[in-house]
Amino acid sequence: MAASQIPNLNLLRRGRGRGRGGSRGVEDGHSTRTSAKDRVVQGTYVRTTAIDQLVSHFLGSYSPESQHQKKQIVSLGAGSDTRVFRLFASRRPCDVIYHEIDFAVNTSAKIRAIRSTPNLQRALGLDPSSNDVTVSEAGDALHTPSYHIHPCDLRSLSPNLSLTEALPGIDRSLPTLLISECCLIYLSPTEAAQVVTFFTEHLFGPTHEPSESGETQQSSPAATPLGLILYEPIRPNDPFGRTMVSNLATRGIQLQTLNKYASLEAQRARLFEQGFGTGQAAADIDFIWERWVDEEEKERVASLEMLDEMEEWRLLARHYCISWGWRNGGNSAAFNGWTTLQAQPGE
Ligand SMILES: C[S@@+](CC[C@H](N)C(=O)[O-])C[C@H]1O[C@@H](n2cnc3c(N)ncnc32)[C@H](O)[C@@H]1O
Repeated sequence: MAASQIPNLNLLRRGRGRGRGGSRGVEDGHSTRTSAKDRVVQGTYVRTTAIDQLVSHFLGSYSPESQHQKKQIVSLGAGSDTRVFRLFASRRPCDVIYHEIDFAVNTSAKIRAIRSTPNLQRALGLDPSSNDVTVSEAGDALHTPSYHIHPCDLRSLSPNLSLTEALPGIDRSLPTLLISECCLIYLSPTEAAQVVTFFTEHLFGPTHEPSESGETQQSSPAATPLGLILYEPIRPNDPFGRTMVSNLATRGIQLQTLNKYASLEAQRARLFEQGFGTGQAAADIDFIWERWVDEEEKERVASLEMLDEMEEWRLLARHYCISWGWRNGGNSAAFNGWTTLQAQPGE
C-alpha cells in the first residue's frame, strides 16, 4: 500500500458510529458526532495509557542520574503521534533517544509542525537556532542528539544498508523498545516479519566483527536488550470482527496481518518466533481497561460516555489488543519492569 493510501486507523475510529443492532457500532457511519467523539476519548485513552505504562515501566522512574543509563525508543510508523512530546517534557535532561520512522510525506508534515510551533519545540527542549538541530534539505528528516525523525519506508530496511543510510543516530548498544501502534498491520505478514528481523538480528543482534584473518567472528555474544509493543485489531472472525473487516474493506483498507495474528495467543506466539524469547504477553483493550485503570480514573473517563453505551464500547475494546515481548540480551534487567504488568491469559 502506498503512503498516500494509508489512512490513520486511529482517526478512522473517530468516524465510527454507535450502530445499535446488526453492526454493533463498527465503522457503520451512522453515528452522531458527539457520541462518536465521546467513545473515541475512551478508546484512545485506554490505548495511550496502556502504552504509556509499558514505556514508563521500560524507562524506569526518572532521576537526574538516569540520563547516564540511556535507553532508546523506535516508533515504527509514528505518523502524528505525540508521545515523544509528552515524554521529553517529563524527562529533562533527557535520558531517552527517540526515533520515529514514517513515509517522507508524513515526516515532512511533522517537521513542519515542530518548526512552526514553539510549544512543541519547548516540549522537546529544542533550541532551533542551535547547531544541535539538523533538518534535511528536503525537510523530511530531523536529527537532534535525542530525537530523530527518519523518512523511510520500513519495507526498504535491509541488512545491505549501512547504518548511516538506514537510520542515522541509532545506537546499537542501548536497551531499545520498538513500538508499532497500528503500523505493521498494514504490511504483508512476510514484510512485517522482515521489518522486525531487521531490528532483532541486523541492528540489535549479537555483533559480528571481522577477525584479523578476515573471518567473521562474534565479538559480543549478547544481543542488545530489545522489546516490542504492538497495538492492533484482533478477532476478525466473530460477528463483530467480520463486520469490522468488511467495513474497512469498503474503504479500501485491508489489514494484512489481521488473519495471521488474530488472537492473543497468536500475538504471543508471533513475539516468541520473532526473537522476543524472554517474555511475551498480550491483553485486549477491555481487559486493560478493567485491570490497569484504577476505579476513580474509570469513573472519570466513563462519565464521558452514556452508561448504556458502555457494553458496546467493551465489545469494540475486545477487538483491539496490545501485545508486548522482550529479550534480555545477556543479563540485562532493562525489561524487568514489564514482569509486574498484568497480562491476559488464554486466547
Ligand atoms: C494508523 S497510522 C498510526 C500512526 C501512529 N502510530 C499512531 O498511533 O497515531 C499508521 C502509520 O504507519 C505508517 N506506515 C505504514 N506503512 C509504513 C511503511 N511501510 N513504512 C513507514 N511507515 C509506514 C503510516 O504512514 C501511518 O503514519
